Amino acid sequence: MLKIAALSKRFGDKTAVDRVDIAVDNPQMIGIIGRSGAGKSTLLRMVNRLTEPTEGSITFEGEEITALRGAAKRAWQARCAMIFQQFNLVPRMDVVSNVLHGTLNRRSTLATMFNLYPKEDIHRAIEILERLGIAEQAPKRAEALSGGQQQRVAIARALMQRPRLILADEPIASLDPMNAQIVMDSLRRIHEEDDLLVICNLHTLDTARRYCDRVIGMRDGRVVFDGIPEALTTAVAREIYGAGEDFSEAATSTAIETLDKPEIRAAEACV
Ligand SMILES: Nc1ncnc2c1ncn2[C@@H]1O[C@H](COP(=O)(O)OP(=O)(O)OP(=O)(O)O)[C@@H](O)[C@H]1O
Repeated sequence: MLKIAALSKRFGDKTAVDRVDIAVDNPQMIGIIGRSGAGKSTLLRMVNRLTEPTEGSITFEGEEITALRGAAKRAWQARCAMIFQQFNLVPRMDVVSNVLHGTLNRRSTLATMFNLYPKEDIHRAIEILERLGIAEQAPKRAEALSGGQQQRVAIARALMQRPRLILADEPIASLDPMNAQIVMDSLRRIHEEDDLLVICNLHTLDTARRYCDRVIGMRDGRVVFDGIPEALTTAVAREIYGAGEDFSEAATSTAIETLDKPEIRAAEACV
């Protein structure tokens, strides 16, 4: 369904993404890992057409994405929803209006100016918020919510676009372990229930292992690993992160795993 071929991006002399080839045949949940500066964000931004590739091609269900212009490009950006580390919500606007922003691409300028939304869109927004467990937050301003709740609002806004794929750029990097788990659980559930392709940039190995069907490791703009999580040995991780013999997975951990430990759950129950 998605085919990335010989895709490169150069910023001046810096090659951020270097001849990347990735083929996705069915809606998987894919994690892209690698150290800071490996090219993960640039790769996702090219798929969404937020960044123009220097060379190469991206096709989705046979359509050449890099060739899209104007309205066709905007339509692609709606089908290919993006979730960011910093949520990118309108802080002073209420939650439900933030979610309805996901329909902007298909509404007239006048309707947008006057905040006029069809009733069925409002119902759908509430249903999506219910699905993500935050419907009771609907009337609140986005800025009044916790980070984890705000990220779920961003996911709701993405779903409002009726996307064909979801790209998430470090969606849990600003969250504490418990909220990180809630957000990753939501993305996994959406992937399974809606049969959606989800590609997620992640800083940490343990999250990729736990949630993804396939892991892509990037280093210096290149893909150095592409396989199932079980094939991600410590030696492979060392190659991806460019670490020496003293490499420790704990250094790349979000501590999500520790939340499953009974003593931690018990401690949380007492809070
Ligand atoms: N707009 C830009 N102008 C110049 N250089 C850039 C630009 N965007 C990214 N780069 C460079 O390209 C390289 C890859 O950056 P990118 O943000 O894609 O990496 P990353 O793996 O997502 O890292 P991080 O996790 O820190 O975001 C880095 O060296 C970065 O400095």
